[in-house]
Amino acid sequence: MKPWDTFLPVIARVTGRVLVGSEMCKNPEWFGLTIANTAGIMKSAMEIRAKYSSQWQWLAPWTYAGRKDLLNLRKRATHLLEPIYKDRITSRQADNQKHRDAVQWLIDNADGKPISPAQIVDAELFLYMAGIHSTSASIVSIVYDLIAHSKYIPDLVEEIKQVLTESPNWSKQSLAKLRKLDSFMKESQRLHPAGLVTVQRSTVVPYTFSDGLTLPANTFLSFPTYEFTHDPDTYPDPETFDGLRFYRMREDGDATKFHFATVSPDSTNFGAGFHACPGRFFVAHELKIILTELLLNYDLKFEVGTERPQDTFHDFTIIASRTANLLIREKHNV
Ligand code: HEM
Repeated sequence: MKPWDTFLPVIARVTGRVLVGSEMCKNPEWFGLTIANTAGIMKSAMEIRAKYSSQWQWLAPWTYAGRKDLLNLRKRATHLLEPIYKDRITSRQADNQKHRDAVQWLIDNADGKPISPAQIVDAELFLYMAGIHSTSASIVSIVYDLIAHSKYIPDLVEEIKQVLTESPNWSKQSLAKLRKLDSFMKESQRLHPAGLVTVQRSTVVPYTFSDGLTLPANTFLSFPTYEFTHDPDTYPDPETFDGLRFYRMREDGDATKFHFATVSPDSTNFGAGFHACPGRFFVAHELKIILTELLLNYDLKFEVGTERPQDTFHDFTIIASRTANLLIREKHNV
């Protein structure tokens, strides 16, 4: 299988379970549109930057050749979501019977003001854009690392079986007990993150840091996350993949820190401060659920004669290989 082609639709569906509910998330046209929307936005942004100099970019909404594609996509997505929206507005369920998905949260949080299906679709597509390619890139890298460092697999499977024996259905509490898997995921993200920098900000007024450094207004800045996560003072032997690095840090130090979803000055792959990724706790659960299925039920390896594919770099973005081929087979006698 090609992992990117396999995991992107899986992640779109699993993420959609929380964003649009159990029926709509499985609709192939819907989740196809959510994937195409992100791809279309990236393509349009690149083409507009290439074709228009910065002082003429304001013309793009009227003259850019691809301007209708995304509008048509949003119209179609609104058409698909409308029946769910109408049902939610008319059924007025009691709080304990309400659907637990973002469509419902958007309706409920509109503070009594009318919110249209098109506005819900815009908010949904934004969340899909923030969530599905980033999560797919993470799982692809983690799977490459599981195969490249397969010595960890027996320990991870043992941990999963142990937790499932105590509580056979996954819950937030039982997923939190998968500490070795959490550590493995974080180590994979440390060495194969989505970008070299995060926390991209700009100053609107002059700002002075606690050490006296002052930035004038209109300064763009970002954190060198890749450097933070390769600092040997924080992460000894930083170039070596150590799947249980964060597990030991939690055992030996503070058990409440060093989780996959933790953000700290040494761990900024999910950003920092007020705007740190709000989806990171969800991602931790989502990845664990998918990875436990994979680890318990499938054997994976690289195609004969190949090894862990290298990441490629584009500006500040790091891209896990989308062309590598993996061999997968169902496990027997689990
Ligand atoms: C492994 C997957 C993901 C990675 C690596 C990731 C990473 C990030 C990063 C680096 C930021 C910028 C933080 C900052 O500037 O301080 C961010 C912001 C954001 N992320 Fe994620 N993200 C992931 C998944 C998700 C998911 C699944 C969702 C929602 C479904 C989501 C929703 C958002 C939103 C809404 C923001 C903007 C927050 C704000 O500006 O206040 N992300 N993410």
